[in-house]
Amino acid sequence: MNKPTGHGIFITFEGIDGAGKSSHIERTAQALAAAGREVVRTREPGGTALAETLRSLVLNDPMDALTESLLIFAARRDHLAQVILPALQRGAAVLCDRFTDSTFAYQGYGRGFDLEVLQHLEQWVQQGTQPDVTLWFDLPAEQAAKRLGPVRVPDRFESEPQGFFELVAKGYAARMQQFPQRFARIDASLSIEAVAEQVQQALCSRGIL
Ligand SMILES: Nc1ncnc2c1ncn2[C@@H]1O[C@H](COP(=O)(O)OP(=O)(O)O)[C@@H](O)[C@H]1O
Ligand SMILES: Cc1cn([C@H]2C[C@H](O)[C@@H](COP(=O)(O)OP(=O)(O)O)O2)c(=O)[nH]c1=O
Repeated sequence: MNKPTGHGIFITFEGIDGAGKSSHIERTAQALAAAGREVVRTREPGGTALAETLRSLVLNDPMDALTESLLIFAARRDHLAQVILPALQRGAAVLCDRFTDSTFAYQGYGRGFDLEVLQHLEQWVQQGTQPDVTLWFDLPAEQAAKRLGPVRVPDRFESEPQGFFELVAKGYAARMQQFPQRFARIDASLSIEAVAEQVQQALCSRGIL
């Protein structure tokens, strides 16, 4: 059950690297602002000074999957307390580039880390707070890799092989099965316009736009 989050609306954007999330956050922000909402755009790991410091460690420093998960949830705790929850209390629309579904997909399915431990951390850190809507940009790993092309200095995730992202995609599918109400699957293999249309449809059908 979702915890009440004021009058705000919490929308998360999920998918493997290169699926097209960033391209649609900006459009969604503009549409919500035009509808008269205060819009807070943010990202994970990150969104506060402390969480951005933790992000840089997670993306660049070698560590095991438990350390990685703890740092990500520590960043999330700060982000929720400092930015997300106050914005939702004010009635803002919070658009977050990645959230806890990424942790289940990347650390849980990608790295094979214990899903039960992640569930405990989720409960501990979020105390029931969940996104109202999660837009999952679903794109085959092969297509995402083609869109991204070679990255000059890949981080610890970008340097993973295609098989890793295939596992991550399975993780998203599993999360959608677990939370069918808040998830909207977007077919991200279509043109940017067709993807934007699906995003708008997903938000309209939930009364958000
Ligand atoms: N529907 C699409 N069709 C073709 N290319 C796309 C599409 N959506 C995004 N792209 C391109 O793919 C790359 C990755 O998109 P981006 O939005 O940065 O993905 P993400 O934020 O999920 O990593 C960018 O170069 C972007 O211009
Ligand atoms: C939020 C989150 C991100 N990540 C990873 C996925 C991404 O590869 C990376 C950073 O996300 P992202 O901001 O999408 O990367 P970029 O700015 O390069 O497009 O962090 C996790 O592994 N677990 C998490 O819980």
